Amino acid sequence: MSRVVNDLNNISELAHHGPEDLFISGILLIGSFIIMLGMNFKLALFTFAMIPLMFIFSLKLGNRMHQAFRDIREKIAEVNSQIEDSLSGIRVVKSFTNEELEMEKFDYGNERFRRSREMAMKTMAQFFSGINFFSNMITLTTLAAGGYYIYRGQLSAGELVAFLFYVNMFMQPVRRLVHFNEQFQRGMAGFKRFLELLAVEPEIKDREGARTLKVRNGHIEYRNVSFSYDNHKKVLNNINLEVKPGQTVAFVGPSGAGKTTLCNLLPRFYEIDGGQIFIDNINIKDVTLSSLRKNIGIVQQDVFLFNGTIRDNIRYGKIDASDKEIIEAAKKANAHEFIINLENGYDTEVGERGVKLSGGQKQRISIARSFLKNPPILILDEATSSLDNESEKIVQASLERLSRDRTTLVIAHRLSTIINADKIFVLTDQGIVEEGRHSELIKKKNGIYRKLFLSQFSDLNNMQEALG
Ligand SMILES: Nc1ncnc2c1ncn2[C@@H]1O[C@H](COP(=O)(O)OP(=O)(O)OP(=O)(O)O)[C@@H](O)[C@H]1O
Repeated sequence: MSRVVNDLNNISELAHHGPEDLFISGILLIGSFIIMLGMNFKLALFTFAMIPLMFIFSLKLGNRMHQAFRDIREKIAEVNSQIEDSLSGIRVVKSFTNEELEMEKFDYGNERFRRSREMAMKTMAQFFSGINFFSNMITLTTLAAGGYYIYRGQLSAGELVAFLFYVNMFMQPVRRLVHFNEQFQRGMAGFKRFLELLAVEPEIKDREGARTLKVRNGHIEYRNVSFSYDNHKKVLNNINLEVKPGQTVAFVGPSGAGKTTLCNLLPRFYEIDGGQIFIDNINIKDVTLSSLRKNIGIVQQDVFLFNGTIRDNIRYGKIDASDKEIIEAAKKANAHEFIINLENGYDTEVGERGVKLSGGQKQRISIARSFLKNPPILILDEATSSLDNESEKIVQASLERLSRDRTTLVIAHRLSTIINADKIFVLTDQGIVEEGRHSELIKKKNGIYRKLFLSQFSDLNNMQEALG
């Protein structure tokens, strides 16, 4: 980005001083051109013979320079994104002791950047030495032709010296224009890239005339919904389901069946290929994205906390929340106790610059955020699957409190957490193959849910604990 800003500065510099420079250069160019023609027409023709060649050369190399500068921008963007990737995954890198591999990846990107920079420098060097060659050739041609005319007695030595003075005067603006062209190409390469980035349209946007969604009941319906990530293999095919207001429904099934995908379609993180999704009988495509997403809260397994205090992180759920509301939300999320036991309480810094919180503590902060947001619809995406038993129980209790009086979709791996769900959907690559309450599904001989459940609670003690 800083490069783009640099390029924009270059362009604005050119835009500020360019017109005056160009004007003065133009006057000098035309003036010396007319004087030289008037002084000695034939000699002037010899002098100007090289100009078209120089012009063609400048255009050709200018284009090549433009490409080279563009290539530099692309390569440095690749290097930057690679560095960002390695740094954000630094834990994984260290745990697999793959620092060497990351260094190699960086070296590879850096080498590509170095080569494209080298190419640009080479082209620039060719450009400037070519321009120097042409301007020297112009002087040389003038000298040779002038010498010939002196020999023939058609020109005096004094006239040749004066003529050379005008050639020099003529070449000055030409050099200036060439320099301007180089600056312009460099600036334009970055500027065009900047425009390209600005022109990228978000894939999912509001339909014209989209209205604001106000969820009254929280009724959800998927009608013949189909979806694929890359238009090849369908992840979801003709899915039909209904969630009544205030119900908690769970999605279970083998890994990769599409549980997360199905839930991600509700806030329109992806656009469906076919069918419709309704909230309170309103097609989600007919409402604004922001109003849709304001009505949906998501608690995920990977909680992202921003650098800042715990208070700031909870407030993220409702930017204008008062301290009282924040504490209230933290209490509901079972987070208040551990927060006040931290040295700086709600003002404790978290993230890179602050304390490291446990997975369960982060979860509870994220749940407090959702309490503040207070959405009528909730998606809980494997929110407790990475926690230990003790933590899971505390988080589970706050999640249950959070989902009270809200329509809740749960993606669960631990089936013990969804035994009380109003409805369980079993999703496989064949679509929804079973649906019903736990007590119904567990009775189905050869049922997939029953198999999944029994495989998780193979020993009786486990099952008894799960069933409370
Ligand atoms: N962003 C993506 N781009 C392309 N394919 C994806 C993407 N996310 C998921 N998939 C694919 O879509 C399919 C369904 O994935 P999804 O994560 O919805 O399954 P899941 O049932 O939630 O799995 P799990 O229980 O392992 O989380 C998988 O085959 C997966 O590889």
